[in-house]
Amino acid sequence: MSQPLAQGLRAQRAPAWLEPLAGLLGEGHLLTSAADLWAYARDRLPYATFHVRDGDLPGTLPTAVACPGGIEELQAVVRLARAQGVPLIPFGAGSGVLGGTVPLDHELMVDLKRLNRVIELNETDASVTVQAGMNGGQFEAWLNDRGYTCGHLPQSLYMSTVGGWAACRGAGQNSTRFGKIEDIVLGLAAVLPDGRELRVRPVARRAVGPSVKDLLVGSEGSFGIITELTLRVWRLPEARHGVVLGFPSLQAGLDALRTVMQRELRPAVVRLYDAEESAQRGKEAGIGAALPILAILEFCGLPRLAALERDLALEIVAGEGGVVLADGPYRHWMQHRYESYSPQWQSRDHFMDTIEVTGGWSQLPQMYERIRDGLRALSPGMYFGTHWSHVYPEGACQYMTLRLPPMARDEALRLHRQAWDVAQRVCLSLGGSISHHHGVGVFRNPWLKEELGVGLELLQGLKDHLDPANLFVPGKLALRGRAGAVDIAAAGGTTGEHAS
Ligand SMILES: Cc1cc2nc3c(=O)[nH]c(=O)nc-3n(C[C@H](O)[C@H](O)[C@H](O)COP(=O)(O)OP(=O)(O)OC[C@H]3O[C@@H](n4cnc5c(N)ncnc54)[C@H](O)[C@@H]3O)c2cc1C
Repeated sequence: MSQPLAQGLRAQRAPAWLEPLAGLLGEGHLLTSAADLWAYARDRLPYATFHVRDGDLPGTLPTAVACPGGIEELQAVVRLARAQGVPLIPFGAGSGVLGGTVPLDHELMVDLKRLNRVIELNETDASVTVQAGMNGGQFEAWLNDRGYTCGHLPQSLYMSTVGGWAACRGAGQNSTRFGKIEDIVLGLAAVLPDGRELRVRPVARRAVGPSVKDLLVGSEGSFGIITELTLRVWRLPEARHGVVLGFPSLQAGLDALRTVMQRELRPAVVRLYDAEESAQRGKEAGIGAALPILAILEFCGLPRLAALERDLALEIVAGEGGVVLADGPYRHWMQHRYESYSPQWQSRDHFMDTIEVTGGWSQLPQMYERIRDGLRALSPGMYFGTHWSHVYPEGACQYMTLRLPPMARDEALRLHRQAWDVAQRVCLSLGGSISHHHGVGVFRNPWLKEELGVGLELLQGLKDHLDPANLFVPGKLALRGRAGAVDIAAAGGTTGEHAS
């Protein structure tokens, strides 16, 4: 502890546990400087960005940041926190966009980035075991060097950790072929709130009751800290065939994608853009009045098989009036696929956010139109663009971008929250799911009760059992918060119900 404690630190907590914590972590691995505490007071939740760029905190400062160097050290941190009643938040890389790592009550941040080793590549079982704090980009590069990919390639690949992928139940850009992270995780290890280690051995499949693994995957740190993951791996594809398509209508594009999936073809990349986004990306390729809708498909794998799948898909596309266009938009997308676009808008005082939901094919057209019309009614100046990626035989992820022009922050925050409410409620009313892969964090709390029904009580019961003192990531995942903690939902004036 080389720096004085920052403002916002709760003085009564400091003497009780900071010194022993510093002792067990060793020199340089407990951060308490004001700069460090500010850096860990937010993630990529846009609501947090809107506050931080004005010099405000979205929640509170953390009390300190612990950086354990191994599993036993992490267990010791958890036991000390439990003994002292210290709330904590596991921290991967802070790329979450729902406020999962935003401290609401001066929590201790537990940064996992020192747990950053690949433990074993098992080429016979086609699996790799990796520590949870490893950077996603470094992990994928390590695999690529050996001829493999883990198939999970989120846009945030280089700014996220492997553990964060599993904790948030994320989806990579090739998920249509390789699955979401819950399809890729074979086994895991985690430290529970009482300090014990939970291990789920990696096996192909099992039938021993409900999946314990899936209690951790998607629990966003509330039930335990994931320390190790065993993931599926695939050989790097020998061939890639990217195609760019123009469709005469959005419905024709949706129907083509549905048929491609229901005929059991396996594109790795599927992206269908609405007219707004198509116009921005596809003009040079031929998007216009006759073909207002752009789509990108990629098939990969063994050269003959990938080419055959592409050709079969193109027959389906032609049946819906789709036309193959010049491949500029595919090459552009490949080149920029890991870049983040939000800073360019947010640094210019715009209020930008993205909302991803899941709908069945029968629900998606209405889901799109009702959300679009609802947002236009709310604010005619709001930008609204949508694409459909992460596609299944049953339905797809609908990924929406909203952008408000510069305006007074209070007014923008009110419109921003109302826009979320419209999108989530339309989705619920049509029977979809309010999140496909970004997770819940704190910002989605208001809509979880309607999403999960009695299921939310089951999660709360499990939480109460595992973590009776409510120390792991309190107040997130719509689970009970701590008395006196910042309530971001209430601060935003949402009309939704809060579970706490
Ligand atoms: C520009 C941009 C693009 C994005 N693109 C995608 C995308 O394509 N696909 C996608 O799925 N997401 C995407 N995201 C969201 C985000 O990157 C993912 O949710 C990512 O998986 C979070 O990983 P992280 O390591 O940064 O987690 P953090 O933000 O550090 O943590 C997120 C949550 O998980 C918990 N947590 C983190 N690590 C652990 C652990 N080891 N054990 C238990 N709990 C843990 C935290 O407490 C927190 O609640 C994007 C975000 C940005 C900013």
